[in-house]
Amino acid sequence: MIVTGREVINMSISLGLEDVFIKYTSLTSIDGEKGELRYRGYDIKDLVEHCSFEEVAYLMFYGELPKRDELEHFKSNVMKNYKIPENVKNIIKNMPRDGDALAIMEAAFAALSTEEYTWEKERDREKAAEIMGRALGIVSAVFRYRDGREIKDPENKGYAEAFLNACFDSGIDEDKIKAMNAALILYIDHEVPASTTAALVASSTLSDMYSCVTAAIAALKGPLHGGAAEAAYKQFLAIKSPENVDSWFNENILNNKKRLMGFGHRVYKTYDPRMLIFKELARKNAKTDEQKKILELAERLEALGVKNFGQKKIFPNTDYYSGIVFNEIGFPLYMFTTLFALSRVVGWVAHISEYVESEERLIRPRAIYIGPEKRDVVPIDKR
Ligand SMILES: CC(=O)SCCNC(=O)CCNC(=O)[C@H](O)C(C)(C)COP(=O)(O)OP(=O)(O)OC[C@H]1O[C@@H](n2cnc3c(N)ncnc32)[C@H](O)[C@@H]1OP(=O)(O)O
Ligand SMILES: O=C([O-])CC(=O)C(=O)O
Repeated sequence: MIVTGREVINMSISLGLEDVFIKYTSLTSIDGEKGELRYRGYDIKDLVEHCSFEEVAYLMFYGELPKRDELEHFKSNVMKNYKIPENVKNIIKNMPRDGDALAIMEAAFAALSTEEYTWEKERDREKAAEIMGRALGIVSAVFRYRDGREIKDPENKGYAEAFLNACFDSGIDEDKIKAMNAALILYIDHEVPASTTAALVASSTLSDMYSCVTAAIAALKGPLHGGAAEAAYKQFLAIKSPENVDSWFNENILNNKKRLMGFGHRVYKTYDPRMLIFKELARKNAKTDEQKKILELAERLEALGVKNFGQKKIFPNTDYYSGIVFNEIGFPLYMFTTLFALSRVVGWVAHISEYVESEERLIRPRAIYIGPEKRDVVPIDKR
Protein backbone atom coordinates (compact mmCIF):
# COMPACT_ATOMS: atom_id res chain seq x y z
CA MET A 1 0.00 0.00 0.00
CA ILE A 2 1.35 3.48 -0.95
CA VAL A 3 0.34 6.87 0.47
CA THR A 4 1.02 9.59 -2.13
CA GLY A 5 -0.22 12.57 -0.14
CA ARG A 6 -3.46 12.63 -2.16
CA GLU A 7 -4.65 9.10 -1.86
CA VAL A 8 -3.82 5.67 -0.65
CA ILE A 9 -2.88 3.44 -3.55
CA ASN A 10 -3.09 -0.29 -3.26
CA MET A 11 -0.02 -1.24 -5.28
CA SER A 12 3.67 -1.73 -4.64
CA ILE A 13 6.60 0.38 -5.69
CA SER A 14 10.28 -0.44 -5.43
CA LEU A 15 12.29 2.77 -5.51
CA GLY A 16 15.61 2.06 -7.18
CA LEU A 17 14.14 -1.32 -8.29
CA GLU A 18 15.58 -2.78 -5.09
CA ASP A 19 15.08 -6.55 -4.95
CA VAL A 20 13.07 -6.56 -8.20
CA PHE A 21 13.97 -9.53 -10.40
CA ILE A 22 13.90 -8.62 -14.09
CA LYS A 23 15.25 -11.73 -15.81
CA TYR A 24 16.37 -15.34 -15.48
CA THR A 25 20.10 -15.80 -16.00
CA SER A 26 22.65 -18.60 -16.24
CA LEU A 27 25.53 -16.13 -16.29
CA THR A 28 26.35 -14.78 -12.86
CA SER A 29 25.24 -15.55 -9.31
CA ILE A 30 25.89 -13.42 -6.26
CA ASP A 31 25.47 -14.38 -2.61
CA GLY A 32 25.39 -10.96 -1.01
CA GLU A 33 25.32 -12.29 2.56
CA LYS A 34 28.28 -14.65 2.17
CA GLY A 35 30.19 -12.44 -0.28
CA GLU A 36 30.39 -15.00 -3.08
CA LEU A 37 30.45 -14.39 -6.81
CA ARG A 38 30.36 -17.03 -9.53
CA TYR A 39 30.35 -16.92 -13.31
CA ARG A 40 28.35 -19.88 -14.65
CA GLY A 41 29.06 -21.75 -11.41
CA TYR A 42 32.81 -21.04 -11.22
CA ASP A 43 34.12 -19.04 -8.28
CA ILE A 44 35.81 -15.84 -9.50
CA LYS A 45 38.96 -16.58 -7.46
CA ASP A 46 39.34 -19.88 -9.28
CA LEU A 47 38.86 -18.21 -12.66
CA VAL A 48 41.38 -15.45 -11.88
CA GLU A 49 43.94 -18.05 -10.80
CA HIS A 50 43.62 -20.34 -13.81
CA CYS A 51 42.21 -18.49 -16.82
CA SER A 52 42.85 -15.80 -19.38
CA PHE A 53 40.27 -13.07 -19.97
CA GLU A 54 39.38 -14.64 -23.33
CA GLU A 55 38.66 -18.01 -21.69
CA VAL A 56 36.26 -16.39 -19.24
CA ALA A 57 34.65 -14.31 -21.99
CA TYR A 58 34.14 -17.54 -23.97
CA LEU A 59 32.59 -19.10 -20.87
CA MET A 60 30.15 -16.20 -20.65
CA PHE A 61 29.20 -16.27 -24.34
CA TYR A 62 29.10 -20.06 -24.89
CA GLY A 63 28.32 -21.52 -21.46
CA GLU A 64 31.45 -23.67 -20.98
CA LEU A 65 35.18 -23.04 -20.68
CA PRO A 66 36.77 -23.56 -24.12
CA LYS A 67 38.96 -26.45 -25.23
CA ARG A 68 42.28 -25.33 -26.71
CA ASP A 69 41.13 -25.29 -30.37
CA GLU A 70 37.88 -23.51 -29.44
CA LEU A 71 39.86 -20.87 -27.60
CA GLU A 72 42.26 -20.30 -30.52
CA HIS A 73 39.35 -19.88 -32.92
CA PHE A 74 37.59 -17.46 -30.56
CA LYS A 75 40.78 -15.46 -29.99
CA SER A 76 41.39 -15.04 -33.69
CA ASN A 77 37.81 -13.75 -34.12
CA VAL A 78 38.42 -11.21 -31.35
CA MET A 79 41.87 -10.21 -32.63
CA LYS A 80 40.75 -9.46 -36.15
CA ASN A 81 38.62 -6.68 -34.69
CA TYR A 82 41.32 -4.98 -32.58
CA LYS A 83 42.04 -2.49 -35.34
CA ILE A 84 39.25 0.08 -35.40
CA PRO A 85 37.85 1.66 -38.57
CA GLU A 86 39.26 5.04 -39.68
CA ASN A 87 35.92 6.83 -39.16
CA VAL A 88 35.90 5.70 -35.51
CA LYS A 89 39.50 6.89 -35.04
CA ASN A 90 38.44 10.24 -36.50
CA ILE A 91 35.49 10.49 -34.12
CA ILE A 92 37.86 9.91 -31.19
CA LYS A 93 40.30 12.49 -32.56
CA ASN A 94 37.50 15.04 -32.98
CA MET A 95 36.48 14.89 -29.32
CA PRO A 96 38.03 17.42 -26.90
CA ARG A 97 41.45 16.07 -25.91
CA ASP A 98 40.80 16.80 -22.24
CA GLY A 99 37.24 15.41 -22.45
CA ASP A 100 35.94 12.59 -20.29
CA ALA A 101 37.53 9.33 -21.51
CA LEU A 102 34.36 7.28 -21.01
CA ALA A 103 32.31 9.83 -22.96
CA ILE A 104 34.79 9.49 -25.86
CA MET A 105 34.43 5.70 -25.67
CA GLU A 106 30.65 6.12 -25.68
CA ALA A 107 30.78 8.29 -28.83
CA ALA A 108 32.99 5.69 -30.57
CA PHE A 109 30.53 2.90 -29.72
CA ALA A 110 27.58 5.00 -30.88
CA ALA A 111 29.42 5.50 -34.19
CA LEU A 112 29.50 1.72 -34.66
CA SER A 113 25.74 1.39 -34.21
CA THR A 114 24.74 2.72 -37.62
CA GLU A 115 24.32 -0.72 -39.26
CA GLU A 116 21.02 -2.56 -39.00
CA TYR A 117 21.18 -5.64 -36.77
CA THR A 118 18.99 -8.75 -36.63
CA TRP A 119 19.38 -10.88 -33.51
CA GLU A 120 20.20 -14.53 -34.14
CA LYS A 121 22.22 -16.86 -31.91
CA GLU A 122 25.15 -17.60 -34.30
CA ARG A 123 25.38 -13.99 -35.41
CA ASP A 124 25.16 -12.77 -31.79
CA ARG A 125 28.27 -14.82 -30.88
CA GLU A 126 30.21 -13.41 -33.85
CA LYS A 127 29.11 -9.92 -32.89
CA ALA A 128 30.19 -10.56 -29.30
CA ALA A 129 33.76 -11.38 -30.44
CA GLU A 130 33.70 -8.35 -32.73
CA ILE A 131 32.59 -6.01 -29.92
CA MET A 132 35.27 -7.38 -27.57
CA GLY A 133 37.94 -6.73 -30.20
CA ARG A 134 36.60 -3.27 -31.02
CA ALA A 135 36.53 -2.37 -27.31
CA LEU A 136 40.29 -3.03 -27.06
CA GLY A 137 40.99 -0.88 -30.12
CA ILE A 138 38.71 1.91 -28.91
CA VAL A 139 39.87 2.09 -25.28
CA SER A 140 43.58 2.01 -26.18
CA ALA A 141 42.94 4.69 -28.83
CA VAL A 142 41.04 6.85 -26.32
CA PHE A 143 43.94 6.57 -23.87
CA ARG A 144 46.63 7.45 -26.41
CA TYR A 145 44.59 10.36 -27.74
CA ARG A 146 43.85 11.71 -24.23
CA ASP A 147 47.56 11.23 -23.38
CA GLY A 148 48.64 13.30 -26.41
CA ARG A 149 50.11 10.40 -28.42
CA GLU A 150 49.44 8.94 -31.86
CA ILE A 151 46.88 6.12 -31.91
CA LYS A 152 48.67 2.77 -32.39
CA ASP A 153 47.05 -0.29 -34.00
CA PRO A 154 47.12 -3.22 -31.51
CA GLU A 155 49.29 -6.29 -32.22
CA ASN A 156 47.79 -9.75 -32.64
CA LYS A 157 48.46 -10.99 -29.13
CA GLY A 158 46.42 -12.17 -26.15
CA TYR A 159 43.92 -9.58 -24.91
CA ALA A 160 45.63 -8.20 -21.78
CA GLU A 161 49.07 -8.04 -23.41
CA ALA A 162 47.78 -6.59 -26.70
CA PHE A 163 45.84 -3.97 -24.78
CA LEU A 164 48.77 -2.84 -22.62
CA ASN A 165 51.16 -2.83 -25.59
CA ALA A 166 48.69 -0.72 -27.56
CA CYS A 167 48.39 1.73 -24.65
CA PHE A 168 52.05 2.06 -23.63
CA ASP A 169 55.28 2.41 -25.61
CA SER A 170 57.43 0.76 -22.92
CA GLY A 171 57.45 -0.57 -19.35
CA ILE A 172 55.06 -3.52 -19.79
CA ASP A 173 56.15 -6.65 -17.93
CA GLU A 174 54.64 -10.02 -16.99
CA ASP A 175 53.36 -8.74 -13.60
CA LYS A 176 51.43 -5.91 -15.27
CA ILE A 177 49.95 -8.24 -17.89
CA LYS A 178 48.85 -10.64 -15.12
CA ALA A 179 47.32 -7.82 -13.09
CA MET A 180 45.48 -6.51 -16.16
CA ASN A 181 44.20 -9.99 -17.00
CA ALA A 182 42.93 -10.42 -13.42
CA ALA A 183 41.23 -7.01 -13.42
CA LEU A 184 39.53 -7.80 -16.72
CA ILE A 185 38.16 -11.08 -15.32
CA LEU A 186 37.02 -9.46 -12.07
CA TYR A 187 34.99 -6.81 -13.87
CA ILE A 188 33.44 -9.07 -16.57
CA ASP A 189 29.94 -9.28 -15.12
CA HIS A 190 27.88 -8.60 -12.05
CA GLU A 191 24.33 -9.78 -12.76
CA VAL A 192 22.04 -6.76 -13.35
CA PRO A 193 23.62 -3.54 -12.03
CA ALA A 194 22.47 -0.17 -13.40
CA SER A 195 24.59 -0.35 -16.58
CA THR A 196 23.52 -3.89 -17.52
CA THR A 197 19.91 -2.97 -16.79
CA ALA A 198 20.24 0.01 -19.16
CA ALA A 199 21.59 -2.35 -21.85
CA LEU A 200 18.73 -4.77 -21.19
CA VAL A 201 16.11 -2.04 -21.50
CA ALA A 202 17.57 -1.11 -24.90
CA SER A 203 17.81 -4.76 -26.00
CA SER A 204 14.21 -5.41 -24.97
CA THR A 205 13.11 -3.06 -27.78
CA LEU A 206 15.23 -5.17 -30.19
CA SER A 207 17.68 -2.31 -30.71
CA ASP A 208 21.11 -3.29 -32.08
CA MET A 209 24.03 -4.56 -29.97
CA TYR A 210 26.25 -1.48 -30.28
CA SER A 211 23.39 0.81 -29.22
CA CYS A 212 22.72 -1.40 -26.18
CA VAL A 213 26.40 -1.18 -25.19
CA THR A 214 26.28 2.59 -25.68
CA ALA A 215 23.30 2.78 -23.30
CA ALA A 216 25.21 0.70 -20.76
CA ILE A 217 28.30 2.94 -20.99
CA ALA A 218 26.12 5.97 -20.27
CA ALA A 219 24.76 4.34 -17.12
CA LEU A 220 28.19 3.19 -15.97
CA LYS A 221 29.62 6.71 -15.95
CA GLY A 222 28.33 8.05 -12.63
CA PRO A 223 30.21 7.87 -9.32
CA LEU A 224 27.53 5.68 -7.71
CA HIS A 225 28.43 2.91 -10.20
CA GLY A 226 31.48 2.64 -12.52
CA GLY A 227 32.81 6.08 -11.67
CA ALA A 228 33.40 4.98 -8.06
CA ALA A 229 36.99 3.76 -8.63
CA GLU A 230 37.96 7.23 -9.77
CA ALA A 231 36.04 8.80 -6.88
CA ALA A 232 37.69 6.45 -4.36
CA TYR A 233 41.16 7.21 -5.70
CA LYS A 234 40.44 10.95 -5.59
CA GLN A 235 39.77 10.53 -1.87
CA PHE A 236 43.18 8.89 -1.43
CA LEU A 237 44.84 11.79 -3.29
CA ALA A 238 42.93 14.34 -1.17
CA ILE A 239 44.08 12.64 2.05
CA LYS A 240 47.69 12.82 0.78
CA SER A 241 49.36 10.81 3.54
CA PRO A 242 48.46 7.95 5.94
CA GLU A 243 48.76 10.24 8.98
CA ASN A 244 45.87 12.38 7.67
CA VAL A 245 43.37 9.52 7.39
CA ASP A 246 41.72 9.94 10.80
CA SER A 247 41.25 13.69 10.60
CA TRP A 248 40.02 13.49 6.97
CA PHE A 249 37.52 10.77 7.89
CA ASN A 250 36.21 12.69 10.92
CA GLU A 251 35.80 15.91 9.01
CA ASN A 252 34.43 14.62 5.70
CA ILE A 253 32.61 11.40 6.46
CA LEU A 254 31.50 11.75 10.07
CA ASN A 255 30.97 15.53 10.37
CA ASN A 256 30.05 16.51 6.77
CA LYS A 257 28.20 13.23 6.12
CA LYS A 258 29.88 12.65 2.74
CA ARG A 259 29.72 9.12 1.35
CA LEU A 260 32.85 7.05 1.59
CA MET A 261 33.43 6.23 -2.06
CA GLY A 262 34.28 2.62 -2.86
CA PHE A 263 32.11 1.54 0.09
CA GLY A 264 28.57 0.17 0.13
CA HIS A 265 26.69 -2.06 -2.29
CA ARG A 266 23.09 -2.80 -3.16
CA VAL A 267 23.64 -6.57 -3.00
CA TYR A 268 26.70 -7.26 -0.81
CA LYS A 269 26.09 -7.00 2.90
CA THR A 270 29.67 -8.07 3.59
CA TYR A 271 33.03 -7.73 1.80
CA ASP A 272 32.76 -7.77 -2.00
CA PRO A 273 34.88 -10.83 -2.96
CA ARG A 274 36.37 -8.93 -5.92
CA MET A 275 37.63 -6.24 -3.58
CA LEU A 276 39.61 -8.83 -1.59
CA ILE A 277 41.35 -9.99 -4.80
CA PHE A 278 41.99 -6.41 -5.93
CA LYS A 279 43.52 -5.69 -2.52
CA GLU A 280 45.94 -8.63 -2.91
CA LEU A 281 46.84 -7.41 -6.41
CA ALA A 282 47.37 -3.88 -5.11
CA ARG A 283 49.76 -5.20 -2.45
CA LYS A 284 51.65 -7.36 -4.93
CA ASN A 285 52.09 -4.58 -7.48
CA ALA A 286 52.94 -1.66 -5.18
CA LYS A 287 56.55 -1.01 -6.19
CA THR A 288 57.32 2.72 -5.81
CA ASP A 289 57.28 4.70 -2.54
CA GLU A 290 54.28 6.68 -3.80
CA GLN A 291 52.34 3.49 -4.61
CA LYS A 292 53.16 2.03 -1.18
CA LYS A 293 52.04 5.24 0.52
CA ILE A 294 48.69 5.28 -1.31
CA LEU A 295 48.15 1.63 -0.42
CA GLU A 296 48.95 2.18 3.28
CA LEU A 297 46.60 5.15 3.34
CA ALA A 298 43.82 3.18 1.62
CA GLU A 299 44.18 0.29 4.07
CA ARG A 300 43.94 2.65 7.06
CA LEU A 301 40.88 4.30 5.57
CA GLU A 302 39.33 0.89 4.87
CA ALA A 303 39.79 -0.12 8.52
CA LEU A 304 38.13 3.10 9.71
CA GLY A 305 35.29 2.68 7.21
CA VAL A 306 34.61 -0.88 8.32
CA LYS A 307 34.81 0.11 12.00
CA ASN A 308 32.22 2.86 11.51
CA PHE A 309 29.94 1.34 8.88
CA GLY A 310 30.36 -2.41 9.29
CA GLN A 311 27.42 -2.63 11.71
CA LYS A 312 25.23 -1.05 8.95
CA LYS A 313 26.54 -3.77 6.60
CA ILE A 314 28.46 -1.25 4.54
CA PHE A 315 31.80 -2.69 3.40
CA PRO A 316 34.36 -1.90 0.69
CA ASN A 317 33.27 -2.79 -2.84
CA THR A 318 35.25 -3.78 -5.94
CA ASP A 319 36.02 -0.16 -6.85
CA TYR A 320 37.84 0.56 -3.60
CA TYR A 321 41.22 -0.96 -4.59
CA SER A 322 40.82 -1.38 -8.37
CA GLY A 323 42.00 2.18 -9.08
CA ILE A 324 45.17 1.49 -7.11
CA VAL A 325 45.84 -1.58 -9.28
CA PHE A 326 45.12 0.35 -12.49
CA ASN A 327 47.49 3.06 -11.34
CA GLU A 328 50.20 0.53 -10.51
CA ILE A 329 49.84 -0.85 -14.06
CA GLY A 330 50.45 2.72 -15.29
CA PHE A 331 47.03 4.22 -15.96
CA PRO A 332 45.99 7.71 -14.87
CA LEU A 333 42.85 8.38 -12.88
CA TYR A 334 40.81 9.49 -15.87
CA MET A 335 41.02 6.01 -17.46
CA PHE A 336 39.62 3.98 -14.54
CA THR A 337 35.94 3.89 -15.59
CA THR A 338 36.94 3.20 -19.19
CA LEU A 339 38.99 0.17 -18.04
CA PHE A 340 35.93 -1.09 -16.16
CA ALA A 341 33.89 -0.72 -19.36
CA LEU A 342 36.53 -2.53 -21.44
CA SER A 343 35.88 -5.66 -19.42
CA ARG A 344 32.16 -5.22 -18.73
CA VAL A 345 31.39 -5.07 -22.45
CA VAL A 346 31.50 -8.89 -22.19
CA GLY A 347 28.87 -9.04 -19.43
CA TRP A 348 26.64 -6.53 -21.20
CA VAL A 349 26.73 -8.47 -24.46
CA ALA A 350 26.24 -11.83 -22.70
CA HIS A 351 23.21 -10.51 -20.79
CA ILE A 352 21.49 -8.84 -23.74
CA SER A 353 22.06 -11.94 -25.92
CA GLU A 354 20.63 -14.14 -23.17
CA TYR A 355 17.64 -11.83 -22.85
CA VAL A 356 16.79 -11.51 -26.52
CA GLU A 357 17.51 -15.15 -27.35
CA SER A 358 15.13 -16.35 -24.63
CA GLU A 359 12.42 -14.16 -26.20
CA GLU A 360 11.90 -12.09 -23.12
CA ARG A 361 9.49 -9.18 -23.10
CA LEU A 362 9.72 -5.46 -23.66
CA ILE A 363 10.84 -3.79 -20.42
CA ARG A 364 8.25 -1.18 -19.66
CA PRO A 365 7.59 -0.49 -15.97
CA ARG A 366 5.02 1.96 -14.59
CA ALA A 367 5.22 5.16 -12.56
CA ILE A 368 2.70 6.19 -9.92
CA TYR A 369 1.35 9.63 -10.81
CA ILE A 370 1.46 12.11 -7.90
CA GLY A 371 1.10 15.41 -9.87
CA PRO A 372 -1.87 17.83 -10.12
CA GLU A 373 -5.47 16.71 -10.78
CA LYS A 374 -7.00 17.40 -14.22
CA ARG A 375 -6.93 21.15 -14.97
CA ASP A 376 -7.57 23.52 -17.89
CA VAL A 377 -4.88 25.39 -19.86
CA VAL A 378 -4.90 29.16 -19.17
CA PRO A 379 -3.90 31.05 -22.36
CA ILE A 380 -0.40 32.54 -22.10
CA ASP A 381 -1.55 36.20 -21.73
CA LYS A 382 -3.82 35.30 -18.83
CA ARG A 383 -1.33 33.29 -16.72
C1 LIG B 1 31.01 -1.37 -9.24
C2 LIG B 1 29.98 -0.69 -8.46
O1 LIG B 1 29.16 -0.05 -9.03
S1 LIG B 1 30.02 -0.89 -6.81
C3 LIG B 1 29.26 0.58 -6.16
C4 LIG B 1 30.18 1.74 -6.35
N1 LIG B 1 29.67 2.97 -5.73
C5 LIG B 1 30.23 3.55 -4.66
O2 LIG B 1 31.21 3.09 -4.11
C6 LIG B 1 29.62 4.85 -4.22
C7 LIG B 1 29.37 4.86 -2.72
N2 LIG B 1 28.32 3.95 -2.36
C8 LIG B 1 27.00 4.32 -2.46
O3 LIG B 1 26.66 5.46 -2.80
C9 LIG B 1 25.94 3.24 -2.16
O4 LIG B 1 26.44 2.33 -1.23
C10 LIG B 1 25.44 2.52 -3.42
C11 LIG B 1 24.96 3.55 -4.46
C12 LIG B 1 26.56 1.70 -4.05
C13 LIG B 1 24.31 1.57 -3.05
O5 LIG B 1 23.27 2.35 -2.65
P1 LIG B 1 21.84 1.84 -2.10
O6 LIG B 1 21.76 0.40 -2.08
O7 LIG B 1 20.81 2.59 -2.87
O8 LIG B 1 21.88 2.33 -0.62
P2 LIG B 1 21.39 3.73 -0.09
O9 LIG B 1 21.96 4.85 -0.92
O10 LIG B 1 19.91 3.69 0.04
O11 LIG B 1 22.08 3.76 1.33
C14 LIG B 1 21.57 3.04 2.45
C15 LIG B 1 22.18 3.63 3.72
O12 LIG B 1 23.58 3.38 3.72
C16 LIG B 1 24.32 4.60 3.74
N3 LIG B 1 25.44 4.45 2.82
C17 LIG B 1 25.46 3.70 1.69
N4 LIG B 1 26.67 3.79 1.10
C18 LIG B 1 27.43 4.60 1.90
C19 LIG B 1 28.76 5.05 1.81
N5 LIG B 1 29.54 4.70 0.78
N6 LIG B 1 29.22 5.85 2.76
C20 LIG B 1 28.43 6.21 3.80
N7 LIG B 1 27.14 5.81 3.94
C21 LIG B 1 26.66 5.02 2.97
C22 LIG B 1 23.34 5.66 3.24
O13 LIG B 1 23.68 6.93 3.72
C23 LIG B 1 22.05 5.13 3.83
O14 LIG B 1 22.03 5.46 5.20
P3 LIG B 1 20.65 5.80 5.96
O15 LIG B 1 19.81 4.57 5.83
O16 LIG B 1 21.09 6.08 7.35
O17 LIG B 1 20.07 6.97 5.23
O1 LIG C 1 26.22 -4.84 -8.84
C1 LIG C 1 26.22 -3.60 -8.79
O2 LIG C 1 25.22 -2.92 -8.49
C2 LIG C 1 27.45 -2.84 -9.07
C3 LIG C 1 28.67 -3.68 -9.21
O3 LIG C 1 29.26 -4.11 -8.25
C4 LIG C 1 29.14 -4.00 -10.55
O4 LIG C 1 28.48 -3.64 -11.54
O5 LIG C 1 30.21 -4.62 -10.68
